[in-house]
Amino acid sequence: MQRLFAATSLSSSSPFRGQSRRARFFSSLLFDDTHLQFKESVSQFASEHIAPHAAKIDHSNSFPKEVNLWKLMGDFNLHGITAPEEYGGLGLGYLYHCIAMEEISRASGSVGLSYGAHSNLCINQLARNGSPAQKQKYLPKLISGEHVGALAMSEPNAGSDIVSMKCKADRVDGGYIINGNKMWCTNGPVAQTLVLYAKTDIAAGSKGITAFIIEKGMPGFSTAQKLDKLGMRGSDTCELVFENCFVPEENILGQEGKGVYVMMSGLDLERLVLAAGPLGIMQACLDVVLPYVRQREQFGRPIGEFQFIQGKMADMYTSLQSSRSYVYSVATSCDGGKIDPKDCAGVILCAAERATQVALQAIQCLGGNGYVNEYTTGRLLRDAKLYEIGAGTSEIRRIIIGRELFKEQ
Ligand SMILES: CC(C)(COP(=O)(O)OP(=O)(O)OC[C@H]1O[C@@H](n2cnc3c(N)ncnc32)[C@H](O)[C@@H]1OP(=O)(O)O)[C@@H](O)C(=O)NCCC(=O)NCCSC(=O)C1=CCCCC1
Repeated sequence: MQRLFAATSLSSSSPFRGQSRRARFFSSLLFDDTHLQFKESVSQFASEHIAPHAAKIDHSNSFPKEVNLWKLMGDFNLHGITAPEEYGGLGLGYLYHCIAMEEISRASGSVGLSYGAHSNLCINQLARNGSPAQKQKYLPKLISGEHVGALAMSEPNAGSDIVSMKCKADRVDGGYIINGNKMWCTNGPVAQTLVLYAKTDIAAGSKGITAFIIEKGMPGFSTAQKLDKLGMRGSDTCELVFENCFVPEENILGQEGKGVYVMMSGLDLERLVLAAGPLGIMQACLDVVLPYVRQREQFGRPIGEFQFIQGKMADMYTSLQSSRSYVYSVATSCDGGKIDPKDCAGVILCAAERATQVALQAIQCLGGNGYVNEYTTGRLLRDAKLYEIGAGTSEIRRIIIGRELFKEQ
């Protein structure tokens, strides 16, 4: 299989010929040829290997059994886009990671979300905060797709108020004993490697949080029943249970008591990359609507000739393009070292709310057909809604933005 290029083989002046209509649609933004080439490669991969399974993933609420999508994506170099090359990554930036996230989510929102949890919430956190020994031990298998990664952060009673988490890590000889429950864990049922946040000192509040690396099979760690979600079906979500689970001290990620910084800074970049998910969903809406309105006739004309439909098409397009501009400009700033929590919250707030509206407009353009499951618009709406809740609700994102604006002079 063709693989994505590594950082060392990139040339900003590489000519990009045979640019497809898909790429041209995207190139009205300020991307160079290398970005477009990368996007085109991921787009082709996703059309060939992910999109054909998307409806079945939704209907069956599971990833296909006949093909290992994790391994396929790993073989194509999609998992470690920002991870160093020495661990099997591509050594590229968040802009590339967002491009990949958009294209995968365009093919299937569910695969996009699971991919985001694996590559962004687990691999990127390990790559940024792990010791060389931890990176050597965990990253190659995660990047190849042999292992699946997840984030264990939210709890039944600590979602938006994440600092109030109760999962406890008590110091013992050679490590820690973990007790508590984690909730809403994307990839939880299938993950071999998880980034966990727990309190090593409950009384210390945020300064008592420590990050750990958990492995499937550690005695005392188990997963509870898979959740039956409205959308993002097939992207497995479950509760995690820790009952006297021993974790060796070499599995601390960062330093004891400093986990809140790992967590909060991780959330910034998590929100950025996940914001590309709703971009893919908006593009998928246009992918359905545009051919439909050209072909569907009423009153003797294609419905796309009617101004009410053209108005919806224009609103969908401008929602997508304005969200894209915001996401990719913030990704460029982050790659340049300027990570602003307000804009990381802003991009996902903007893209997620627009994606839900765009999916509703797509259903309206298709009329009765938009309301039946034979067409993808219902799935796109159900998938889009997740992004107004996961990775911080819209309300929390507004709080972060408002708080930061208030602080700024
Ligand atoms: C921001 C927030 C709403 C409120 O924070 P508080 O006021 O409690 O905490 P506060 O006093 O702001 O801060 C604590 C320490 O932390 C530092 N810090 C803050 N931001 C940052 C930052 N950006 N970078 C570094 N450090 C930071 C802060 O300075 C403080 O340290 P200090 O005590 O002063 O030494 C926070 O609770 C939050 O964000 N919730 C949403 C969680 C949430 O988003 N889950 C989502 C889980 S994942 C998920 O849902 C998924 C869904 C779909 C699939 C993928 C995953």
